[in-house]
Amino acid sequence: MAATGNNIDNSNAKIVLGDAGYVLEDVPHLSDYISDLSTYSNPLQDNPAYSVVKQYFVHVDDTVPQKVVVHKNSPRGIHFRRAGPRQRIYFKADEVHACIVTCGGLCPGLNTVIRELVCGLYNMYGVKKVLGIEGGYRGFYSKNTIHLTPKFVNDIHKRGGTVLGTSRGGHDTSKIVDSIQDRGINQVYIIGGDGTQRGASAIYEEVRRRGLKVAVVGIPKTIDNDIPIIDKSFGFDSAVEEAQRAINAAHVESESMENGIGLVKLMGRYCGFIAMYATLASRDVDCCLIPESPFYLEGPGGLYEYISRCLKDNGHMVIVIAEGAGQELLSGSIDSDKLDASGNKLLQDVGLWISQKIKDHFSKAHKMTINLKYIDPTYMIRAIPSNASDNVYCTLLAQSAIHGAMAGYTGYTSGLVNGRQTYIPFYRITEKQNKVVITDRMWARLLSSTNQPSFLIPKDAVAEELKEEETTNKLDNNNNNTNNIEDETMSKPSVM
Ligand SMILES: Nc1ncnc2c1ncn2[C@@H]1O[C@H](COP(=O)(O)OP(=O)(O)O)[C@@H](O)[C@H]1O
Ligand SMILES: O=P(O)(O)OC[C@H]1O[C@](O)(COP(=O)(O)O)[C@@H](O)[C@@H]1O
Ligand SMILES: [Mg+2]
Repeated sequence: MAATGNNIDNSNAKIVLGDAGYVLEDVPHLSDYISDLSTYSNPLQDNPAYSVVKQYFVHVDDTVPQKVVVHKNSPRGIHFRRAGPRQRIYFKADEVHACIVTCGGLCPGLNTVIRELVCGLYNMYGVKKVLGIEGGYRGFYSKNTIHLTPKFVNDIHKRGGTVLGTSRGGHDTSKIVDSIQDRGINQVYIIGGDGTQRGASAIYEEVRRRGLKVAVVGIPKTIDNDIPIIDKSFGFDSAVEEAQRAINAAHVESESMENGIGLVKLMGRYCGFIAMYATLASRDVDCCLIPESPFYLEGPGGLYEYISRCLKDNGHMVIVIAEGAGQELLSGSIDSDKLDASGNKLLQDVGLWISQKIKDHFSKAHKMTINLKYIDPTYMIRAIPSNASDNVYCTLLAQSAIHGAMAGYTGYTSGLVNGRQTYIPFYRITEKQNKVVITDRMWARLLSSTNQPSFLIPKDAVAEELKEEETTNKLDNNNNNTNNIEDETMSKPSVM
């Protein structure tokens, strides 16, 4: 990383240092690689809706801290640029040709984001050319496009899924950028998860290499909540809420029968946020199993022993399992190296597997009939429309994304950090995945709410502590040495 005075700049990072350990991880701007760009006054200043708002425009120096819990002598730490409308913009309305694409798995709220991008571009900035790319990244070069208007998108937020369609795989950077260039597109809004944001980053790099005046903007989507830095992703609340219906059903079923067990599988390929929050919300769950907390079945402190105890004490129990939990236990028995078109691991059905294991164990070892009902609501949850709070969140995300692009920023993901809308450079979003930290307070709250075993044998607990210590040391180094920027979110849960 090359440093020039107070500024450090390369194609990956644009870092500005300030007083008392202040670090701004800034996002790229079109003017970084194109000279003599014209600017225009923001039409919002003449918009009657905003004309009465004092200080409507975001100050050029406004930034948002990544870490809000600080000590008296802590350095000020990492900050991100605050999102919002700027006084000067870099595109005239009739010059903008925007496009929107959705990629990866479904998530509640995709249609709301599409709707608000279209309406925001039309109503706030007077943009009339907005193109929908069908079927994910491959749609740029192999599918039809849709002309999106406020009329077309008017009702779509009431529907689940994405009106544009989506896909995995098919990311061909040069074909995509050729298509952007051929169609004269100059604002690209890309809605998707970690894989999608990696793809968006590659598109931004290629656009920049070709010197194009094209703003490339990511909007983070993930039902799993596995995107780092941001407080939480849209659709997550809706998913947790919808999961309650499955958990309630599991509870009713289990209560109604002798030795009843209700088992619910929830999404979460590499992380257990939905399972953890759905469990905390429900109070009916006796055991929550997530990928971050390995568990075992046999012996003291194991799952079978805990099930026996619950059945003896209460006559029934409810288990919630994230789809990525216990995969290491299954992998011994089944071939598990398959990947999907995007290179994500294809998981075995841990719900079916564990149901069978529990039934077999209790019939063999205890000569006991277990009434186990397995509910897999995963795709039903993913396909719902977003709830009210997610709808508001999607609206703010979409509007923030637009303001940034109009102001000439590019190569960023729009995201909520400590309750404020920000612009985060792509590399920070893609460098790692967000996970439940099992040595954190949130997981402890869950354990104390379910009373389940921690499944940590003392050896594991020490290892976890060492891992945590290592992270803390990294954070300390990070605070002292801004050239070594690591992720601070490791030690904080992303959803509070
Ligand atoms: N490293 C990468 N570089 C470029 N494109 C990628 C990369 N990883 C994933 N993609 C593309 O992003 C899209 C969505 O990725 P996927 O992992 O399926 O979903 P999500 O974005 O929800 O994580 C796919 O079209 C995939 O080809
Ligand atoms: O069957 P599909 O469509 O590949 O999706 C399954 C995966 O999609 C998810 O819902 C979300 O994953 P992405 O964020 O990568 O889209 C995972 O929880 C799940 O494992
Ligand atoms: Mg993903």
